[in-house]
Parts: sequence; C-alpha cells; structure tokens
Amino acid sequence: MSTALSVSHVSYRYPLSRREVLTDVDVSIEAGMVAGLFGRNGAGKTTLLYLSAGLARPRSGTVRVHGRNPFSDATGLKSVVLMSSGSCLNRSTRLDKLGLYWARQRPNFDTDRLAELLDRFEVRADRKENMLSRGERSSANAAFAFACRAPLTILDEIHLGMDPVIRRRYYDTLLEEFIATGGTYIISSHQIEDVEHLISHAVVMDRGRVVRVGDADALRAALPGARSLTDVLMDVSGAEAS
Ligand SMILES: Nc1ncnc2c1ncn2[C@@H]1O[C@H](COP(=O)(O)OP(=O)(O)OP(=O)(O)O)[C@@H](O)[C@H]1O
Repeated sequence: MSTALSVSHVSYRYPLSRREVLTDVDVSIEAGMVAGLFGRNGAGKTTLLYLSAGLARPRSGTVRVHGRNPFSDATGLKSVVLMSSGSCLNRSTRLDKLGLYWARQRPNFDTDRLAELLDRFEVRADRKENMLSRGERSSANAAFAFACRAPLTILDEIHLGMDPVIRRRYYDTLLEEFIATGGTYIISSHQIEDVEHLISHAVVMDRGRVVRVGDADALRAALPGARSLTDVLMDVSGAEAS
C-alpha cells in the first residue's frame, strides 16, 4: 500500500508569532482510505492541513504527498486539494467558467462532475462566489473539491452552513466519490458523530501535537467504555463529560 500523506517531525509557528502551534507532528495516511482529523478548537488541525496542501512550508520536518513536496513541487501541489467552508474560490467568476479554468490547472478535473454536483447541492452554476449564501459557498467548495478528483482530497469543516438535506447529500457524495475513485480523503470536523461511520482511520490532535492515531475501531476499543471518538477526544483533552 502506498502512502498518500506523510508528515514527519513537523513543527510550525506562524510568521510574526512566537508561539509554536505544531510540535513534532508525525502523521502517515495510507492511500485509498477516508481518515478523520479531530481535536478541540485551536488544536492545530487547520494548520496541519494547510501544510499538507503545500500552502505553507513547515519550520522543520517534512511533508510529502504521494512522495512529493507539495510546497515546492508542482506535481505534488496538483496531487492534493484542500477546501474549507470559507472563501476558497475566485469571487467574481461564474462557477461554470471557473470550472473551465480549474480544468486547465488540474489534470483530473471533471467539469461534467462539477455541473452534476452543483446541481445536486442546489447551487446555480451561473452564480459567482460573491453571490452565494454561506451554505451555498460550502456546497460550491465541496463540488469543486470532488470535481478535482485529486489523489488526496482534504475537507476542512466544509459542511459548515450546509442545511441537513444538503449535508446528507454531501456525505453520500463523499462515500460515492471514495468508492468510484479509490482516492484518499481527510475530513476534519467537530461533528464527529456525523463522520464517524465514514472513516476507517483517525488522527486526534491536542495543543499542537498528535495524541492518538490509528484505526478508528482500535482507538475506540482502547478506551474502556468509549462509545464514540468523541469519548476518545474527551479523554485525550482531559475534558469531563457534563
Ligand atoms: N494566522 C495566524 N497567526 C497566528 N496564530 C494563528 C494563525 N492562525 C491560527 N493561529 C493559531 O494557531 C493555533 C492552531 O490553529 P488552527 O486553526 O490550526 O486550529 P484548529 O484545530 O483548526 O482550530 P478550530 O477547531 O478552532 O478551527 C491556534 O492557537 C490559533 O490561534
């Protein structure tokens, strides 16, 4: 089995900040799985995903996507797509036109799939990003992420703002894409119960460190009485159930 994402001894501090937000992080995600990244607010999840997508360079350590450096290697960069619920798309270009542009930049981009998913998520393809509601923006981002058909797809809290109907369609699409492409997907979400049944591997972060990693069933089984990965998260962060 090949490794989709390999993060070794990565530490990171934001420019102008003196505080290290990632400390000696080691994560390895095998290709062809859906993995979940969990942790409390400020744990460092988005920062880790940012580095994994080559959007910043670690202060120390290495990040590899399918063996390539996503920060400095154009092939590595095209092997990964990271989308969140915020503003990820060009604001002033119609989504269908933007899809044509993305197709020129990304080798596997599927414009027909983009049109199909925008329709499924009820986002008009003739809209520009700056005309979308919060939930529609998340849905458009998800449609672009899936249409990339990248070897590694990273979805960072992308469900935020989606209504329950669209959210269910989004999770169904994730499963459908995974089965159809055999690609690797990393989902970061605080709604652990929503994604727990989709993932086979989990990474749990706490205060800039990876504190649990491995098979999701094994992580649950290792904690006596744990019914979900939320219990594992509560345990690692020393939080008491209310
Ligand atoms: N641009 C920035 N400059 C300085 N510090 C930052 C910056 N962005 C994030 N941080 C800090 O880095 C730490 C990790 O943030 P990050 O966004 O990676 O956490 P997270 O686990 O994704 O949190 P959340 O679940 O709240 O989204 C936090 O303490 C945050 O305050």
